[in-house]
Amino acid sequence: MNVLICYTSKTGNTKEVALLIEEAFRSYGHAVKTIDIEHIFAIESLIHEAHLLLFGSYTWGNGQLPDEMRKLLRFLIKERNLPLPPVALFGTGDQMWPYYCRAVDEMEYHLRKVTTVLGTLKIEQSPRGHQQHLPTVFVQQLLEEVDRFVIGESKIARAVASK
Ligand SMILES: Cc1cc2nc3c(=O)[nH]c(=O)nc-3n(C[C@H](O)[C@H](O)[C@H](O)COP(=O)(O)O)c2cc1C
Repeated sequence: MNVLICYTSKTGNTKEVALLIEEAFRSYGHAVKTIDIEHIFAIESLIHEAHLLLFGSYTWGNGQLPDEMRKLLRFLIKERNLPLPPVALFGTGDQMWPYYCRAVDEMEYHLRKVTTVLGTLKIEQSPRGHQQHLPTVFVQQLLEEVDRFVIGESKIARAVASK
């Protein structure tokens, strides 16, 4: 299965989660590309070959989805109207803020309108230390969801079946 992980990260926490997710998918034999969302046109072309798409974001302001993620989602969904494979969402945040990891909820809100959301993961700040296992558990759960996600001629069903 081809997995595409698109992330945005200001201070590195969300990038760390993205890399741990990448490592976990690789350990199960999947092909993974991880890309910073500043490369918006590269993402547009990579999406065509992706069977599973992940978006990762920090939360900013007072529960805000960062502008660059809002712009990417608008570009993919509204401007390009791309057919999206199933997605999963992850984010890092800080429980000190009233809207903890709200970017994950907002991405889910937008993406549920156009595709299936297979799972979400929220991590408090850095994934190092006692949270290090969470990305791997997330990937295991996603792979189970992917197995269940059988719809007719779905690309994902064929990719999993041919593994
Ligand atoms: C100005 C500012 C606003 C923030 N607002 C929120 C927020 O509303 N909700 C939240 O969960 N975290 C909030 N955070 C915490 C960040 O989302 C958190 O530190 C995150 O791990 C940063 O991710 P990054 O290292 O990938 O940039 C805020 C941090 C800063 C500096």
